[in-house]
Amino acid sequence: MHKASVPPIVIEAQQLTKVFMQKQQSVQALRGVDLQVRSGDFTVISGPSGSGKTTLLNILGLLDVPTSGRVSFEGHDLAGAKPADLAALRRDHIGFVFQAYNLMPVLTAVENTEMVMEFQGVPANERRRISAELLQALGLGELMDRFPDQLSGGQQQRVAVARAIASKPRLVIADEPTANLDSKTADSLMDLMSELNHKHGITFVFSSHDPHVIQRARRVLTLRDGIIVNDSAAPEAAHAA
Ligand SMILES: Nc1ncnc2c1ncn2[C@@H]1O[C@H](COP(=O)(O)OP(=O)(O)OP(=O)(O)O)[C@@H](O)[C@H]1O
Repeated sequence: MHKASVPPIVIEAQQLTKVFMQKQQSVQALRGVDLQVRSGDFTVISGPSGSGKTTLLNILGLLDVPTSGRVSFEGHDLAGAKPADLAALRRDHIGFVFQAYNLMPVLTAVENTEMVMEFQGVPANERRRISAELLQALGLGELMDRFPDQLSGGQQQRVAVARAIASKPRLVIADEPTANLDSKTADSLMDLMSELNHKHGITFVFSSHDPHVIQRARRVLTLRDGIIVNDSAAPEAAHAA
């Protein structure tokens, strides 16, 4: 039988734990998470509020470090990596879409979209061309010169997606990307992300408890109390939890 080759691993987590100290009390947000994200994955992390989704995404996005366990990016173990090295990896290879969009209020939609490319040193005319094309494709061609507070929530969300993908990252991390969006806008955002995944092979990992989103994912990981209790990609998933 023909066996398709397995895509390379983008990010791998082994036995991740994360403990937060909160007023002298420790909160164990992750309790031993193992995970491999492969190139081209379209994976959702689901689970109830407080189960550790954001904590896990922050670690996979190299924004935070685990209390114990290992993270490697494209085969490079990041144990002991300097903050500047992690920042460079994030800038060059990872796009982020946060719940609060995190757009810069003093920059227009097109300027927000250009931001990461500016840090990367992409020439001004080139980054303007890429950003304008992307915003056009996202239906925001007419709104490029508006500031975030002149855009609806769904439009801001699309600018955040444009910014996340403009620099052609290998991996996009999206924390509850459809939260606060009406179901029609949420659906079109999911269409866009799956198109980017199919056409451009961008790897997506996002968190959500929205059933609409979960059913669109190719792989669903369920977190509960800081542990993966179900992985739809694992043959033994049906027996887990
Ligand atoms: N900076 C922090 N300091 C203290 N505790 C934290 C911190 N961040 C998260 N926690 C705790 O860790 C646990 C996991 O939180 P996390 O935000 O990862 O969950 P979540 O699944 O993303 O939740 P939600 O769906 O509500 O966003 C929770 O008990 C939370 O209170």
